[in-house]
Amino acid sequence: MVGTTTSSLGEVTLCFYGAGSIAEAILRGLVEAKLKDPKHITVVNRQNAERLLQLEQQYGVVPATTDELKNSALSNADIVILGMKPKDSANAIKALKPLLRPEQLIISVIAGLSISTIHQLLDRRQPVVRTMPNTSSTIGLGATGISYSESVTSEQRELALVMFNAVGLTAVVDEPLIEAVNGVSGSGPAYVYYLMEAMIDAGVQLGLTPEAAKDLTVQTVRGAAEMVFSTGENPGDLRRKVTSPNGTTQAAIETLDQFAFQEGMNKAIVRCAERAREMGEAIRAEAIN
Ligand SMILES: NC(=O)C1=CN([C@@H]2O[C@H](COP(=O)(O)OP(=O)(O)OC[C@H]3O[C@@H](n4cnc5c(N)ncnc54)[C@H](OP(=O)(O)O)[C@@H]3O)[C@@H](O)[C@H]2O)C=CC1
Ligand SMILES: O=C(O)[C@@H]1CCC=N1
Repeated sequence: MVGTTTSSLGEVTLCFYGAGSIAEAILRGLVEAKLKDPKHITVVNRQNAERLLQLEQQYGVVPATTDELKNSALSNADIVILGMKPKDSANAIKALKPLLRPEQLIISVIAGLSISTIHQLLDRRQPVVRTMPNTSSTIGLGATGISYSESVTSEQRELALVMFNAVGLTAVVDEPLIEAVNGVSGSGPAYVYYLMEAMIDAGVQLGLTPEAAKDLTVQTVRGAAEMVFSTGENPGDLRRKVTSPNGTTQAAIETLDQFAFQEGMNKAIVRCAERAREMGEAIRAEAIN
């Protein structure tokens, strides 16, 4: 592992072990921001070689399409990013065990998977950074929660921070709070898309063309997020400024209240975090057996 400066990310080798949507979001962010030479990024899958070749063509990263290339990429990378689905993670980490050197850094993006389960599966206290990113990393607007195992060195902490700061915002949290991050921002883009789907459908129902309904919705969500971001005002205060007494917005919000909108969002986020813990328990059970 090389030095401690923020430029050191450029010098380390990364291996994405599991090269699906979230891996693509992160690697694309790093490559397009010119923070990593794609030749220092290897992508590994279980079986889908075509996908690896597509990533090579699109971003210039190195596909590990044979078992030999895959094993060598995993053994030689400074950082191995675990990017498979939770249900595939126990087998994948067990397969990684004989290939790893003790100082290699593992970064996991896997929902629910705890640091202690990774240690159990590897049978040693490998340095692990447990994260919960989101897909907006693709355009540099990700939001990532980060927590560290005790054995992570200060240089490795710095590298993980530089890597995820390169694709958006980071929040370092204690590991038990990673499920809360999953509830708010990991799955969060899906709630916003769901809201947008409903807004577009209603606009069309009221007679707008689908294109106009979509354009108006997208700009409204962008503008609202940017207002909170750039003015620093609370969403509640900004909402009140839109809501004239006895006006149209008040009528809309009262209708949302009749459908328990805020309670529904609250329950959804709490359930999301709970689901992450359930999935983590299922992986732990596989690790024990
Ligand atoms: N999507 C999201 O918004 C977010 C996802 N996450 C987490 O990221 C992880 C990946 O999600 P996502 O990117 O959506 O998943 P995808 O299904 O898009 O990708 C999973 C990838 O893992 C590969 N894979 C599966 N098993 C193995 C194995 N044994 N060895 C090597 N590669 C393997 C698959 O390869 P193959 O096709 O060859 O089987 C596939 O390329 C999940 O654990 C999820 O919890 C976290 C935050 C946000
Ligand atoms: O739905 C999931 O399980 C993953 C984790 C966060 C976003 N997608």
